[in-house]
Amino acid sequence: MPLTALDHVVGLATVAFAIAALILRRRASNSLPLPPGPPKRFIVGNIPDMPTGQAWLTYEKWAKEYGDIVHLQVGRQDIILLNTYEAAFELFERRSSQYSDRADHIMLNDFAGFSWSPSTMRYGPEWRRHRALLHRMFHPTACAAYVDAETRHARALLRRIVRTNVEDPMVHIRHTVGALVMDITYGIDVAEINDPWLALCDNAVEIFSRVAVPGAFLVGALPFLRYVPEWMPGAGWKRQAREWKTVVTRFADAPFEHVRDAMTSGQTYRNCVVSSLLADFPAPEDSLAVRNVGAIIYAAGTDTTAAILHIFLLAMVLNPSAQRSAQAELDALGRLPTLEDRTKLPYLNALLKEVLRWHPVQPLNGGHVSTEEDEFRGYRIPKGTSLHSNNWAMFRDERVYGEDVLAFRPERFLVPKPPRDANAVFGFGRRACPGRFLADNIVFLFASYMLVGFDILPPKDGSPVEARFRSGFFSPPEPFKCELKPRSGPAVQTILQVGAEE
Ligand code: HEM
Repeated sequence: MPLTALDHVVGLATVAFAIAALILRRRASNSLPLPPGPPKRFIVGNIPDMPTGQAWLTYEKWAKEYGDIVHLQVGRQDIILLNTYEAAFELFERRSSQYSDRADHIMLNDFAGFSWSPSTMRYGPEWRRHRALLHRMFHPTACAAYVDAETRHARALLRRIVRTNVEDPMVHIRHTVGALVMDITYGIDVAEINDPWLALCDNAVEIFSRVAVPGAFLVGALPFLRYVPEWMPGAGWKRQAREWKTVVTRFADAPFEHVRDAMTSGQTYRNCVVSSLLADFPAPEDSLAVRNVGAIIYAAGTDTTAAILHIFLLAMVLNPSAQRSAQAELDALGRLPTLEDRTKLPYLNALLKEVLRWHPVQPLNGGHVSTEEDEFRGYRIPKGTSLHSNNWAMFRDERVYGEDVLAFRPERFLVPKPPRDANAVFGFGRRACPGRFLADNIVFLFASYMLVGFDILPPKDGSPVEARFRSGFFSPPEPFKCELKPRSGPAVQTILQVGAEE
C-alpha cells in the first residue's frame, strides 16, 4: 500500500521527536550527578578501595549499599557496575549502539600481541567484520555441524576417565575441551599427552589471563609509560611483553597456516571452521579476519567452557541428591543422550541453569565502554565510562531467586513461573558471547555423559571438598579432588562399549 502524506508527516514527526529527546537527554545529563558509590579520594579516586581477592563480595557489598548502579573512579577512569538485570539490559541491549565499545587495552593489544582479538577490538567496521564471521559459524543452526565432533570427544572423555582413574578429572576435561576446539576450528587431531599445538595455545591463553587482569600493569593507568625505553630499570614489563608477543603471534598464525597451506597445496585436510571460511571468503584481505576468528575460538572458548564443567563437577560432589535426580532422568532414556533429548530432560536442564547461576564463571563481566555521554535513572554516565554487569549480585538477587540464593537448587527453575535463567553470564547486547550456543551444547553433552557414566563422589581419602573459587578475570573453582566411580548396570556397559568401539 503506498504511503500517504499523513504517513510521511507522522514518520518525520516521530524522527524529530526522537532526535529532540536524545538532545534533551544529553543536555540535561550534563548537570546531573554521577551515580552513587564509595567516596573518592583526591586524584586516585577509588584505587585504594579496589578489591583484589574474591572481588565479587566487595562488589556485592557496594550493590547492597548504593543500589542498582554504582560509580567508581579508578585514576581518571569512570567505572560503573550494573547490579540488576534490568539496568544491564537497558544500557547494553536497548541502548547498545552507545554501549558496545571496548577499552583501549594498551598492554594486551599494543604490547602483548592481542591486537587481532575480536573480543578486545574497538567498536567499528573491523570488529563488525569479525563478528559477522563468528555469527556465520556459531549461530544456533550452524552449531549443528559440530555435534558429531562433540559426541566423539565426549566419548573420548569417558574413556580417558575410566582408563586413568585420576583424583582430579579436570585434567581430562580441560584436555578434551581443548582437543574438541582444535578439531572444530582447525581439523587438527591432538596427541593424548604433550601435544605441541595444545602447549602453544594454552601458553597464549595463560598470557591473556595474566595480562587481562585489570590493573595488572601500570601502563594501563599511566599510558605515557608506553614510551619508556626497554633498557630502562623498571621497564622489565616491556621486555617480557616482547617475548609474550612472539608466542601470541605464533598461536594465531601457526594452526591457521597449517590449514591454509594444506588447502592451497592440494593436500588432504578436514573440513573445519577455518577451511569453511577460507573457502567462502578466498580474497586475501579476508584471510586475516579468518585467522583472527580461528584464534579467538580457542582463546575465548576453551578455558571458559572447561570452567563451567569444573563448576558442574563441584556442584555434583556437593549436592548428591541433585546429581541422583538428574541421573534418574537420564537412566530413563536407557542410552547416552543426544541434543534432541533435551526436551525430555527438564531436571537436567534446570541443573545446568543452576550451574551457571550458582557461581558465575565471570562474576563481573568484562567492560562495555560508552561512546557518548548519557543519562540513566537521573544520573550522568560520562563518555568513555567502562560499564560492567555484576553477575554475582544479579544471580544472588533474593527478589528474583528467593531467599535460598546461596543453595544449589535446580528445582527453583522447575516451578510454573521460573525465575530468569543465568544466561547473562554470556554477556549482553552486541558484544554478547558469539560462542554461547556452541558452549551450551558442549556443556550439555559432556555433563550428561559424565552423569550417565559415573557417580561423582567426594575423594576416597575423605578429605573435605569446599566451594572455593579463584579470583581474577575468570573464577573457576580452586582445584579439588573427587572420585568418578563407574556406575553399575547398563551405564557401565555403555562406557565399556564406548571403549571398545573407538
Ligand atoms: C561457557 C563458556 C563461555 C562463557 C561463559 C563465555 C562468556 C563470554 C562473555 C561474558 C563475553 C563478553 C560479553 C560482553 O562483553 O557482554 C564473551 C565474549 C566472547 N566470547 Fe565467549 N564465553 C564462552 C564460550 C565461548 C566460546 C566457545 C567461544 C568461541 C566460539 C566464545 C567466543 C567469544 C568471543 C569471540 C567474544 C567477544 C565478543 C565481542 O567482543 O564481540 N566464547 N564470552
